[in-house]
Amino acid sequence: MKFFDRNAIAPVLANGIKELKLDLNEQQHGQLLDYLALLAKWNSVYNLTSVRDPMQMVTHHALDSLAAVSAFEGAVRVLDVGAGGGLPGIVLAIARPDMKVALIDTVHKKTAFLTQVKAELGLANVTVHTARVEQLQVPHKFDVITSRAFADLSDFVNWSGHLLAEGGKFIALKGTAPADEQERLPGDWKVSQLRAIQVPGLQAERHLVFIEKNQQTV
Ligand SMILES: C[S@@+](CC[C@H](N)C(=O)[O-])C[C@H]1O[C@@H](n2cnc3c(N)ncnc32)[C@H](O)[C@@H]1O
Repeated sequence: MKFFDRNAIAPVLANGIKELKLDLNEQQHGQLLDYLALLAKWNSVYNLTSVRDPMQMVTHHALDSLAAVSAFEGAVRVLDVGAGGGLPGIVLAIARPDMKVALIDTVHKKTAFLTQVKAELGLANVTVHTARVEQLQVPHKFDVITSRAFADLSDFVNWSGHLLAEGGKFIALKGTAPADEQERLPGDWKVSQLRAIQVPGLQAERHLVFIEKNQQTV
């Protein structure tokens, strides 16, 4: 599909949401469609994602991020590191309006897009930062720091560990979770859970890697 056809995309998105057993209302369905429409529109000029087909954006981006929502149960403050075009951060913010979601990326054209999405969709729970995560300082730390397609697990933890609240965790969304990446984690961190997830419309399994403080070293 070359252009964003809302009538064709809406039922595919709705079926995926049903398959994931997520309870999203009409407004949230509309916001997800509005987001995908903006992503498809801006992508033609700003090159925000290599996925060009709007229908593929439903599975590879929206449903892929929605499949992770249940992992954020109980989180109040979440940071999406290297958010790019807003994945998973914008999708999480739409699905969980009770959660405060901060998104950070170094590239200004990407954060300009995210700021536009926040304004057009009225996402009061979203904040956007243009910076390297290593340099970010915030008054309140995060319960969960997440990323998708961002970096090696050890770099992810080393660069953003200063932003995690006491007792918080990292959740990395990955295609695979290579053992060598897990082994390279700094000694005071461990993979506390590796969860395989199935995304509607995608053949390959995806993984959620949960990383928490290694209690033995505290
Ligand atoms: C491969 S993209 C992934 C984007 C998005 N998470 C997704 O899944 O589509 C990685 C993003 O990380 C950003 N990035 C790289 N190093 C960063 C850093 N040190 N701090 C913040 N963002 C960074 C890049 O600008 C890029 O947008």
